[in-house]
Amino acid sequence: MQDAITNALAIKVACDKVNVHYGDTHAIKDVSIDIQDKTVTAFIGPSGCGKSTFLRCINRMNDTIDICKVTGRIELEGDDIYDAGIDPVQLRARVGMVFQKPNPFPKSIYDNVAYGPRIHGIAAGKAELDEIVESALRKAALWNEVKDRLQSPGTGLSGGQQQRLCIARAIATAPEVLLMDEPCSALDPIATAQVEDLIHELRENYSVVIVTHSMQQAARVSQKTAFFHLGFMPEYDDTEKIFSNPSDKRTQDYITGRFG
Ligand SMILES: Nc1ncnc2c1ncn2[C@@H]1O[C@H](COP(=O)(O)OP(=O)(O)OP(=O)(O)O)[C@@H](O)[C@H]1O
Repeated sequence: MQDAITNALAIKVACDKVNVHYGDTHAIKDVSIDIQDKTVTAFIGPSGCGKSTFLRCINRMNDTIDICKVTGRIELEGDDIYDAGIDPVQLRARVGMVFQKPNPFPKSIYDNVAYGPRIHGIAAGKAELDEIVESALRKAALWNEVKDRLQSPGTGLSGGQQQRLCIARAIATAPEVLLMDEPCSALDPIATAQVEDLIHELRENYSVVIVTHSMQQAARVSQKTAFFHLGFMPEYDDTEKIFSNPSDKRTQDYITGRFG
């Protein structure tokens, strides 16, 4: 028991009774989940069950959708992220996001990564900004491939490189949480393996939450898995348990391919 307490990882994001409506569509129904620090958490479930919607609640990306209404409570390290005093732009520096399709800005590789640190005033000067850019590109396992062409357009890179550039851009502001919405769905198997390796490494410093349609990917990269179904979250447990001995029949049916 003592060991379990000592080894327990801190809760990074605490979500309590979250509900999301898009107009009349009730997309998330009473979802409560404690997301751990230094852990990769996978969100799985059939298409349209609310995985992306819930992910976007964690950095208030749904704020940009007029008809979307979020209720309940989401705390990042104890701070209520929907509090009126929280600036969503500042929040997104703490909770970074990587999208399904690589979306580098039409700027140089350097400027893509420097973008966040610049708008948040993170670097004191050019030398510090150079260091941040290099460090983020190294962490994203892209530095060696781009170090001699930092001024070339980010859009000129291959799909896999662009996605790693987007990961570098997301981690350049030193976020605490990294949200990834199907980050490998546009990538070939080699680029997918590179991004998965990277996710393993990122876990040392961040809480990573990944939406994936691939159960193999969830099993490979995550330690915790949340199963979503029709807006509910019937099960959340250790990934090993979810894939070997799920408690809920709906999870069992999904992982054995009976639906989804
Ligand atoms: N911008 C939006 N406007 C209106 N309804 C939306 C919007 N985004 C999602 N929805 C609805 O909310 C529900 C959940 O969608 P969401 O995209 O979160 O599911 P998902 O599990 O991520 O699906 P997929 O695996 O197909 O990406 C669906 O009924 C969807 O139609």
